Amino acid sequence: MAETPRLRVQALSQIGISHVPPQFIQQPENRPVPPIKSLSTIDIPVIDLAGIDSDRSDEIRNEIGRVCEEWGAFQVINHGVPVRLLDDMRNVGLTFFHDLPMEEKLKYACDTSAAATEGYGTRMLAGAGDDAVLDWRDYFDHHTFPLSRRNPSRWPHFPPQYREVVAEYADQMKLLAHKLLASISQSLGLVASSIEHAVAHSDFGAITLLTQDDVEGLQVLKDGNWIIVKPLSHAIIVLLSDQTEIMTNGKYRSAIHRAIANSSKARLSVATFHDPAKPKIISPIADLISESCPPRYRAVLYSDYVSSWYTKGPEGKRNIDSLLL
Ligand SMILES: O=C(O)CCC(=O)C(=O)O
Ligand SMILES: [Fe+2]
Repeated sequence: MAETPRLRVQALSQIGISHVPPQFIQQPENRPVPPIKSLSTIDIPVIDLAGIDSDRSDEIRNEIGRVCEEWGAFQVINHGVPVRLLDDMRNVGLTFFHDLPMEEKLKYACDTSAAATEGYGTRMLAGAGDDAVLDWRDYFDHHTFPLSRRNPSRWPHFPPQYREVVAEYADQMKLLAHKLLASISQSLGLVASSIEHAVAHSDFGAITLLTQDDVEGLQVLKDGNWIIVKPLSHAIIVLLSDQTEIMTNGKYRSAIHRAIANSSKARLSVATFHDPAKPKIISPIADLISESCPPRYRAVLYSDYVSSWYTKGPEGKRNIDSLLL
């Protein structure tokens, strides 16, 4: 069943409503506490990847290890992804959302009766029932890897270069994820392919790579404070996700994060999720386990983890906490 246009956040904001519809209103405990700006003078770390394959590799790896332990989130610059491609991705995304009429966009609507389907949507938590609070945003979800799941004919045909840009962007994000996961493994004294092998042959997992435009909104929880991730031109934001926390036996933590809406300016972010294959069992990597360092998480079938996420929702850490031994 396709979603109704009424539910599109963009349509709601364009008709100039004066009140946010009730299904988008968060419970008081989940609302940002004002002032949402300058909660702290700390910024999330920025790591310069220039030289990662040569002269600065040890130094960069150590730095990545430190921030994975302390933050689970960082921005990278000189990451090797062409700046032109980052601009193109943002432009095709903005053009689709802003310039395509709603009835055209709805031709790509996702099937809301199933979880995680590809396409244009608003409602993410398919299994969560009608009382679930919805995020104040619309999205377009693409499946890009493994290549057997990539079907660009389901992606927008407007602007004309949209599909080509998304395909190139996905390829580049995969390369960068590979490079980062190798460094993250090595920073724990493991061989470079450890996390990748622990996840899957086809589609390795465990991190999210995110680019945002120049509108602030993304925040990361650090020591009880929400830290704003300042938009930094052409940087890529790296968020460790729950699979990395499990595989590293909690040495590296996944980043709790959220995005804040504002009443004056639309914000675009492009998130790339590197997830394990559904039949994969995720557990702490054996080389990190010893008598003095026992496993802290139960093994979990990744598809069960995903189902739990889609029914309970992503809030906080409650999904991963249920695996703690
Ligand atoms: O809007 C953002 O930048 C955050 C997006 C995000 O965290 C997600 O899609 O999982
Ligand atoms: Fe997220």
